[in-house]
Amino acid sequence: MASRTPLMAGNWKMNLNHLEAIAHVQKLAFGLSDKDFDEVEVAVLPPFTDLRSVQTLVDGDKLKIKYGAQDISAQDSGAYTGEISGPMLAKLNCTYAVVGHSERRQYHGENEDICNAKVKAAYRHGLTPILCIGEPLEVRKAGSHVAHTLAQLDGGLKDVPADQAATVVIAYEPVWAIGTGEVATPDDAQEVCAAIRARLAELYDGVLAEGVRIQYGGSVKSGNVAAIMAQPDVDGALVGGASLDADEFVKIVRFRDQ
Ligand SMILES: O=C(CO)COP(=O)(O)O
Repeated sequence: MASRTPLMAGNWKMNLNHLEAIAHVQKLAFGLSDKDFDEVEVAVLPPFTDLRSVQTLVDGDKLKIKYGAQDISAQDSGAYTGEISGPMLAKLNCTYAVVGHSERRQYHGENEDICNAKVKAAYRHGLTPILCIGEPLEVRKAGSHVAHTLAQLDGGLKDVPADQAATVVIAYEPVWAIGTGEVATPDDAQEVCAAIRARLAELYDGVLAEGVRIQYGGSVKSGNVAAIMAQPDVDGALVGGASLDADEFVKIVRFRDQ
């Protein structure tokens, strides 16, 4: 099996202004050691308005924390009021761009075509997409969660060539587990993450699939992260609420100690 470096990413959502962002990243930098970064990749995903401040801090102090945006425009420039483009994010040295978070699918009408265009926009500008997929509660109750999630995977990666898809990060986030305190069981997470990896092998090939990191997201905390990370096809966590507490996020990064 390929060895995949776990990716622990904090999705701050619409929290922390740029001053709070600076304080928060400083706390993370203080709490994390070189050893942590040898074993785990750590990223923060702040609001757009924080990215310049985070960049300045990371560059100035040569921090090993990576950062990225919570969304990216499908367009590269032009009359798209309110949008933020891939070139803008690349200029800020972002590593990641989240695509298709369930909150954007739910509140901003993002469908498979939009997510697919955003994945391609990220790759056009050297950003790594974190493609979020996962089923709502009614789909889980109907037992169609795997099919639903794989359809989102297919849609997001449509016509994305293998050399790009090899670097994608997939975040399996069951909508019913986001912000609810109701975490999927480790077996639930493993079932869908394994199915995602199997589909990647079908869409591309087995070697590519073994190399792709698949995160779980949904009410991850220091108290449940170890059991989730123990699953063979879970390679990290996309953490919302718990990432806003620096001490808690450091503990999540140190999942092996929990
Ligand atoms: O949506 C999430 C991360 O993208 C998960 O959020 P919570 O960790 O707050 O449930």
